[in-house]
Amino acid sequence: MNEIDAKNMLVAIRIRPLNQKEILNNDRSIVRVEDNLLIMLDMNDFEDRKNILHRSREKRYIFDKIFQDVSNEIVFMNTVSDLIQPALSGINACVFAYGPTGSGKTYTMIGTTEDPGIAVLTIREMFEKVQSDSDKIYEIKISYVEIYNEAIRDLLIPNSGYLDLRDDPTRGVVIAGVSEFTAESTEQVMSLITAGNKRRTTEATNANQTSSRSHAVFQAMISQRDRVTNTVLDVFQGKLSLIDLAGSERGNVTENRGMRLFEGSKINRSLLALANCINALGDKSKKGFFVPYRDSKLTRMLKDSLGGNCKTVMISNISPASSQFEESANTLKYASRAKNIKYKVQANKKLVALHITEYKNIISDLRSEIESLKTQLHHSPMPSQPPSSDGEIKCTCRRLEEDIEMKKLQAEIFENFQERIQLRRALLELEEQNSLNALEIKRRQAEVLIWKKQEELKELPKYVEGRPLSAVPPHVRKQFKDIQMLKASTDKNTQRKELMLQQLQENMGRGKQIRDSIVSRVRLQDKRDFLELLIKSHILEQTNVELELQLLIQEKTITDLQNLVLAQKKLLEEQGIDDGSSLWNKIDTIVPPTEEEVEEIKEISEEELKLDGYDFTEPLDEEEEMPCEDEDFETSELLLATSKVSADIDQTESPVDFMLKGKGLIKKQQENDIKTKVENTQPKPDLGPAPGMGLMINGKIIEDGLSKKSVAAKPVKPAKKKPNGLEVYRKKK
Ligand SMILES: Nc1ncnc2c1ncn2[C@@H]1O[C@H](COP(=O)(O)OP(=O)(O)OP(=O)(O)O)[C@@H](O)[C@H]1O
Repeated sequence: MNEIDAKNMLVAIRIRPLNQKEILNNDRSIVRVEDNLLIMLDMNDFEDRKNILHRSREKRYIFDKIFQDVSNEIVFMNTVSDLIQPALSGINACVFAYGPTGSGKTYTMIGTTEDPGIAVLTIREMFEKVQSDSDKIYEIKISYVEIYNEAIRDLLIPNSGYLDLRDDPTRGVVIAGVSEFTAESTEQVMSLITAGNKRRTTEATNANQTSSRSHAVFQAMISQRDRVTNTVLDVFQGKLSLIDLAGSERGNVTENRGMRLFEGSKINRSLLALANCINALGDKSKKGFFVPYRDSKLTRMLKDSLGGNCKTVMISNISPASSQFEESANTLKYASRAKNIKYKVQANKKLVALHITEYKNIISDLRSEIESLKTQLHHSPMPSQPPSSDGEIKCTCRRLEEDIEMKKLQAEIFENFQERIQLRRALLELEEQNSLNALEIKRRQAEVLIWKKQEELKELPKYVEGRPLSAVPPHVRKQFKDIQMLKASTDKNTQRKELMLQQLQENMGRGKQIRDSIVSRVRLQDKRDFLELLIKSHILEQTNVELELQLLIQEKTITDLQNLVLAQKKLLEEQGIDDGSSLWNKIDTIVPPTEEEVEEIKEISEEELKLDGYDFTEPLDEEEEMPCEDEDFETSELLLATSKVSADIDQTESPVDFMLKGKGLIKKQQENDIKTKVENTQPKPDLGPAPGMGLMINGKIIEDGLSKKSVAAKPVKPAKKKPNGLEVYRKKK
């Protein structure tokens, strides 16, 4: 099974009953539900009886599901129940409860003994399905963490330390070092959740007696395979995440002070980051806009679930009370945005025999290098004690001071390093987004060009230069509009990049200051060695991260290209141009051009496309927008390589030639990818750093960053390119 499906995120609203406090306050319910329609009366209209008939200020929203006065079981049956089978078949699924404090998120997710919540019902159904499937072998691992004040803590381990997020090339974002329990029964999982909940940080606030101060993330990692032996095994790995978000805070509602207010600001930072991601993903006009997942731990963890390969359900909780009008209105606004988020799921099928690649060997080499450095750090001898008793007291005091100072230093170095990694990753993602935008623009330009050519062949072409945009058919006008949007997003992303580069400079400056202060802050030689080792381990880790990222990008490119080949073959067949097979064979005759020919081929420019003959400011009618079919391409980025082809498309060539060129490019690109992969998997001379020298990767020395400037690992050598960055091919004469 390798299902690909593009759907909107399912957004449900749950309205809790008025609570005791609201009833005592004479709060009124301002929410009405009619099937999928939610009407929220304006509080002012409600209080002013004369205006009650004047309904213009009412807010009306349509959602996939709206629940009021129903049990958790009904909510579960209508939302999450459908995610369980896919998760067991290797598809990622995520449910998150969103809403202001006291609105019923924990009640929905965990529930009570009488009304068990979604987590409980999910686990129960998951095990029922596993037990009734005798053809498959399942392994389910459970983890449960909370994000509290931007720090991740394991809820399944008492007094756990802080955990960090890591970008794993095969599993996506993972929590490094989190405990994973192999679960065999519903009861076992339930007792883990109950124990975890007791460790969760909750406090009484003015708005909720047991307010959850953290985001709780429960994850079930499921692997499934056929109950067959002695064959190459196909393993499907799915991840089901259930997330109970902390409530959004408003000082005047919760009347929080001190620590509560500080927590509130951190919670809001995560929720603000979440809102920004939802905004960027759900706003059609933000096509190609960089999604700031890295702005908080929460959004980094949700990256998969919001924008990627995951079936996601958002349950937004609200109170019906008039006093909660503003909170409810904000929640509904974001929930409406989230309705536009599309996800595209694909089973995470891994062929075990091919699972371990040479790239992963390099990464694991680096990891073990870091581990051995950490062990060295751990066993690094402390300074010897001077013998005299008087001097002993002085020395002990000095050591205590130095210990404190050293801990401070370590924390500063760690924070500085973490910030740098996040900035670097964000910068790379931003650049990738802009490259994709450029390719998407070119793809659309090529489509406009094909349409123009078809028009020119007609007796009475609709396309005449200088005619109003309304003379152009809606699907072509949409391409124009998209080009505009993508360009605007690219500009905004570039501005953001400038800002990030500035932040990176500042971060690096701070890092240098911290390193320079080591000598004056820590005098004992062995402690200096200790810190130097710590810094080296960070640099190795950074290099590791860079390699992981390169791998991610390469894997993605290969998948996109494979998808494109299939799409183009299908297109050829659908258009009846060919049954696919004979054209397929001709592709082999396409060879790269000579150097002189490369010079002759010019990149297609907007002027050539004559896009400026049209009035772009003229708005498209709503009904003329044709988002449905095209949205599929939006998320799949399937036509990545077609876009490359569009850059060197010849005005005189037919769409068939155009497709042929695409096929040649793909073939070449795949060869290059394989070649590059092989080149990079050759054994490297030395991966271990000489003391004070640094690390060697791909023949490059990555310096230790203490005495000399750090050098990032060089990206894998790209295929030969034209000056404009695009590859060109010609037909063999
Ligand atoms: N659907 C419901 N039916 C009955 N009681 C409910 C319902 N939803 C919430 N409540 C009650 O409302 C109170 C607040 O709910 P809950 O703790 O789930 O809110 P929350 O959104 O998780 O708040 P916070 O963000 O502060 O943790 C609880 O006493 C809970 O029992």
